[in-house]
Amino acid sequence: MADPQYSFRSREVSPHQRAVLRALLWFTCSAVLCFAALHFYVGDIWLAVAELCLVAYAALLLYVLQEIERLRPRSLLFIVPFFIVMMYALASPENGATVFVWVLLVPLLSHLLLGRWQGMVVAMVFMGCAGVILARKFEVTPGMPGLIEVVHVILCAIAIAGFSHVYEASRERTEAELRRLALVDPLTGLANRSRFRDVFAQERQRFLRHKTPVSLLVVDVDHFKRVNDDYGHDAGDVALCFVADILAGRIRKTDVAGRLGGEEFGILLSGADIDYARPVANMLCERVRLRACRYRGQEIALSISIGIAELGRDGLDFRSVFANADRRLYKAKAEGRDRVVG
Ligand SMILES: Nc1nc2c(ncn2[C@@H]2O[C@H](COP(=O)(O)OP(=O)(O)OP(=O)(O)O)[C@@H](O)[C@H]2O)c(=O)[nH]1
Repeated sequence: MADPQYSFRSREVSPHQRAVLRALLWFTCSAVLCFAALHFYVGDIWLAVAELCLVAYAALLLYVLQEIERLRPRSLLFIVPFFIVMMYALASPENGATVFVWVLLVPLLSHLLLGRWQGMVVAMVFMGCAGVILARKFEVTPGMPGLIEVVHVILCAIAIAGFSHVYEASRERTEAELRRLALVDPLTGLANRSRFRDVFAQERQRFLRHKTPVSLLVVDVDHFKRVNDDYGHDAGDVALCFVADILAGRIRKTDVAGRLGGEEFGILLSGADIDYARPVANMLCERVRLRACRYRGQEIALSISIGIAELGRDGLDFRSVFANADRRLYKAKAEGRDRVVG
């Protein structure tokens, strides 16, 4: 299997985090507002003011939430003041021991919004603070009767932190695997068509902004049906991986090779105009022709045909650049195969 010769963009695709942050912001705007009114009423003015500031901040974030692209840093910037106000409420002499149940939210929210590592660090810091506040406020000493209640709260918070951590670790692994499967062709390990078009769109942006040339090579294995017919479908799959390995192995790290479907591949050569792309394509043809593809002790003779088009010269969108490369590919086939037209 060919290694995917490109790195996946660390695009933040975390709809669940956005949903949790939205719920937390709504909760802050409603429940914390009620607490602010209550604390005004009982004369705990500073706590009420802190809560009102938090409510205003939450309302502002709610307003812009849809536009926020990188959610995790913003979540951190909200969750830290949220927990600070919580710690302040815990320390307030007006509040009794029951207020400590809110500490149980700390590990859960931290993990859901910040992921397992950042979440664990933030949870540990604030749970530690809560423990110190609890011990000081109620002057807990070893052997005193209330100690067992304190231990309950602490152990429950630690258990929630542990479960959240395990859950988040497994969720992150699953998400990474799903994301990989959505971008990679399972047979060859190359970028799939959808990922290939994404990269084309990025290259197109670079071209429009900086005029960086890009060439598209459309590659098709010659008489591939015969490979399947003569050696069987498994041998056909091995041949496709063989070609994919050559394509991926002979291009630069900044270029991308993808499987566009069936026995058709695409290569995007970044920073390459058609004159630069032509010798690269010829070298790929030569490699496939000269290297032996082996299947169960047999040698399968393979060749490829390539059509080349250049972004800008042959159109400004995927459809037209691809159509031009494809037209040249069929010209290469018509002229006898195992050649490059572009
Ligand atoms: N083994 C295997 N075969 C595939 C796969 N995808 C498509 N094919 C086969 O690829 C063959 C393509 O055949 P054609 O489109 O006629 O093209 P060709 O035989 O390569 O002929 P030219 O392109 O004209 O040189 C078909 O027989 C498909 O069944 C795959 O994933 N694995």
